[in-house]
Amino acid sequence: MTEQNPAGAAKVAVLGAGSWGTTFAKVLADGGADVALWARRPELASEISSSGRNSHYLPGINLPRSIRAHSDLERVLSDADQVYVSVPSQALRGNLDKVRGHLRPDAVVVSLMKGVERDTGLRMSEVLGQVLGLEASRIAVASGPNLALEVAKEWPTAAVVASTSAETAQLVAKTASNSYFRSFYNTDVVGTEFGGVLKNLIAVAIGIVDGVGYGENTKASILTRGLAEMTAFAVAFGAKATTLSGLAGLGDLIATSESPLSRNNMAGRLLGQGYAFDEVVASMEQTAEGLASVRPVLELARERGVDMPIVTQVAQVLDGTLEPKDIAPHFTTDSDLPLGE
Ligand SMILES: NC(=O)c1ccc[n+]([C@@H]2O[C@H](COP(=O)([O-])OP(=O)(O)OC[C@H]3O[C@@H](n4cnc5c(N)ncnc54)[C@H](O)[C@@H]3O)[C@@H](O)[C@H]2O)c1
Ligand SMILES: O=P(O)(O)OC[C@H](O)CO
Repeated sequence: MTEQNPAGAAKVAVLGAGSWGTTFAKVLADGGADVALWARRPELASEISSSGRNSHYLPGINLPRSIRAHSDLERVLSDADQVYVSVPSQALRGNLDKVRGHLRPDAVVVSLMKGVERDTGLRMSEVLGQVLGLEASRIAVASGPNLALEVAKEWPTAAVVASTSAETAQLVAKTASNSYFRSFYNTDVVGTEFGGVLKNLIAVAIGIVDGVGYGENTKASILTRGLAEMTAFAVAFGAKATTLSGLAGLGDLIATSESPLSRNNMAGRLLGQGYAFDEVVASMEQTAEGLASVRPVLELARERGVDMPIVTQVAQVLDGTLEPKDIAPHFTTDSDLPLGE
């Protein structure tokens, strides 16, 4: 389904050649962009460029041969008008030190990441703005129900791009669309970005339920109450409630909670089966963002006075103070009085 690169194609850089960075490079190239992909390891850059494969992260997927992969960051950034960033959230700040100074003065920077920084509680777009000194109109975030391997197989998928500038959001959404991947746009950066962070935490809870062996009632209850929790949290930070019932909220919550491809769901399953947090972390070959975001999200919730019973219970399972079988869509320590929905 690869399309021709027309003259005047957008020149884009993708930073991070893991599952999502490589998949997004394919999405952009299949949409007609001229794509340079930065891989941390030279051998991975060489595999992508020479064979059109990223066999570790995307087994069986043929990548567009037009993608140029390099481990030299400066080379990848030199003529990029749009820069898409897809490294683990906790590694973003460290990687940006190398980006600063090589970014074109008018380049738009797009976060593809779904975590908050553990030490600061900052969203990824906030870290981008702070470290790179970018004004908000040059920053966008892309999110949605986007399991990498499904997108890489070209299964029809939608996403949403948010920027405080509608013009920037539309530019990025247009570049990140092709025959199998459609990007919508909005201007609610806070809601779009927190949707992607929070659904990971609820997906860990659903994984725990799966691991314990409970059924559909428990999962539907946690999904529904989880969405209420996500919405209350995001709205407290200025998001629109409707964003959380869109692609970046409910849409991604469904995909991540239901799929065995999800690393967050997988981490939850292992916890539910009785593995300890350290064992789960050691067994994960790819990034499960939810594990690092639990604590900063709860700290942010505390600051704004938002109750997050499900996320709190996930944190308790992670630190071993709650038995996985005791997880519920409410605190089991609540009073017996009925709760308002
Ligand atoms: N995989 C998906 O399905 C998917 C979909 C949508 C969004 N995301 C988000 O994209 C982001 C990246 O996820 P991913 O799935 O590509 O992760 P991944 O673990 O598959 O790959 C991460 C990549 O970042 C690189 N990297 C650069 N600096 C690093 C450092 N200091 N430490 C560790 N790795 C470093 C790694 O080499 C690797 O290529 C996450 O925030 C994730 O939530 C992932
Ligand atoms: O594999 P996960 O759990 O990081 O989820 C991947 C994407 O965020 C799904 O949209």
